Amino acid sequence: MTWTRPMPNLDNKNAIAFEFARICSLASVKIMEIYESDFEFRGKDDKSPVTDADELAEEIILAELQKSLPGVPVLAEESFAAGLRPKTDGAFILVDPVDGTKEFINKNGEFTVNIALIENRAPTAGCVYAPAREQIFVGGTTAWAGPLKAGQSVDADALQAITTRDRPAGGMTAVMSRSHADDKTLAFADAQGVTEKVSAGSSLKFCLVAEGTADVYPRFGPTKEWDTGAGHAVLNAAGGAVLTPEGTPFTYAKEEVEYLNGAFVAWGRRG
Ligand SMILES: Nc1ncnc2c1ncn2[C@@H]1O[C@H](COP(=O)(O)O)[C@@H](OP(=O)(O)O)[C@H]1O
Ligand SMILES: [Mg+2]
Repeated sequence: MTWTRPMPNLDNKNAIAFEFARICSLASVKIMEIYESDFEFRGKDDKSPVTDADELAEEIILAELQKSLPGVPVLAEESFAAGLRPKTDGAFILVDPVDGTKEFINKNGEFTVNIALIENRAPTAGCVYAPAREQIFVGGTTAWAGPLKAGQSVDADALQAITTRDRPAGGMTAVMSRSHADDKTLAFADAQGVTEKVSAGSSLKFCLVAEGTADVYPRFGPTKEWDTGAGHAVLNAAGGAVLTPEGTPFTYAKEEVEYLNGAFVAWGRRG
């Protein structure tokens, strides 16, 4: 008889998040192999860069999700670029195999592997993994962070629970895109009384807020749902929230706009 891994139940958000973490670690072996090589990159139709790492890692992730969560539709960055349109009117999974491709190409380590579960237009479980930095963030009903080398198995006991921090009396620290800064985002930060601005690539920005290193991540420039779902899940689990600048919920499954996000503000704690 062959042993089969027990299927995580969609109701157990922590089990789902750790299953995503396992898959992120596995796919990152290939990503790191390419990262450490003399790789080439190409421009996609939308002019954003892509490497073999994006495409090969996505193949691995899709094959693993098909085994462990069969039947749950998956909306993944590279498959979407190739024309695949899964159903997203029920529960679905978002995959960004390499978020921060510019950071990957610049070899500064600030890129992540992202998998998130979306239910009722909101993320309920997710994993953000930065293999070059050997840091993993996992969020279901609780959020965890810790060190992890690509390919290692993820052991919850080796991770630490993380929470957002109270707003410092001296002023907030904002984290913003390294490669896509814009004037509206800077103006929002200034209007909120931010006293320190830190640049970082990829979905790591959500994680910096989730672990209490920063207080807010404002973003007025464009992103796609797969860029934000996993980081959003980790931040929710750590006690934070992602809202529109007007304070309304920031939602997913926006098929009508091809899953393009509007402006958002990721908060550690409000008020
Ligand atoms: N003009 C644009 N339209 C849509 N998404 C954009 C964009 N410019 C940047 N992004 C998104 O921003 C992500 C990078 O975020 P950051 O600037 O915080 O590192 C990119 O992810 P990828 O690197 O996966 O393509 C990309 O999806
Ligand atoms: Mg991305």
